[in-house]
Amino acid sequence: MQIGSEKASSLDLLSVVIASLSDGYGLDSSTGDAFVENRLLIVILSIVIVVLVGCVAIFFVWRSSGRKPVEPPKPLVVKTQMDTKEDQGKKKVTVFFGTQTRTAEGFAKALAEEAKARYPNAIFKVMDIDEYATEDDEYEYGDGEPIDNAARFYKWFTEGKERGTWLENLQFGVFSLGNQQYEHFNKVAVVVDELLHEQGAKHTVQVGLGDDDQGIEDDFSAWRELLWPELDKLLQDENETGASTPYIAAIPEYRVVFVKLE
Ligand SMILES: Cc1cc2nc3c(=O)[nH]c(=O)nc-3n(C[C@H](O)[C@H](O)[C@H](O)COP(=O)(O)O)c2cc1C
Repeated sequence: MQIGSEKASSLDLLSVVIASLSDGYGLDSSTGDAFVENRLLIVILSIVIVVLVGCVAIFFVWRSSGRKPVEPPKPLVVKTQMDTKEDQGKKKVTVFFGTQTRTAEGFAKALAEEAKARYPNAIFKVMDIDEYATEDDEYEYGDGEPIDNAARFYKWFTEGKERGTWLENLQFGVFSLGNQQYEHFNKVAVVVDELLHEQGAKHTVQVGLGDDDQGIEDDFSAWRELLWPELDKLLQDENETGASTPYIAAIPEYRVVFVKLE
């Protein structure tokens, strides 16, 4: 048996993790009608957590409201699914991630797993941010720019100034995976975080700026400690007390390889 060590590469550019809670798990217009039809039947609470490599982590929370949700602009399309009977009335969380070398994906999954244990009555989903866009354009990944799988979301989101404050019912938090060796440290996530706020969304937790040059796992842990008390307010049932959940490493440090001896 050989024991080796493996650490996820930290050299990639952009990761986005967004977690959202909504009946359609998204914001696209194709699900708009269903969303409106169901809004009276369910509690609309959405949380988006975005991890942008080189920048930020963000989360959004849709608040219950009597107002009709603003129909989001095209061409954003989210692969969606309708609520099952059991899901109706439950709060739903989707964690979106963007990544080049999968660090952000690991963070997103670890976050979702821990959240599931803390909030058993909510529904969690992890999603690649690229599934949020449908355009086929290709984008360059360079210093201060988003990675490929977040570029379409970033372009769509940053070019949508005409939307106004359409995210009023959303609360959000962002954690970014960056590296201070780069001139534009965590830039993409900072921009997204600001734009979310500009477009009406409200911070549930401050943006987290992870630094791959120091200890990004520690940065993520510290950000999560800020996140949980806020999520407790949103997701915990009144009769629930704070859950103590086991620590789940976002980056696997070791792997075991079995070697067949000749
Ligand atoms: C080509 C390249 C460009 C990068 N550009 C930036 C940048 O502009 N700002 C920043 O803070 N980090 C930058 N980074 C660092 C990554 O964001 C960081 O390593 C991150 O942890 C990678 O996450 P991932 O494994 O999920 O892709 C860059 C990394 C690479 C390889």
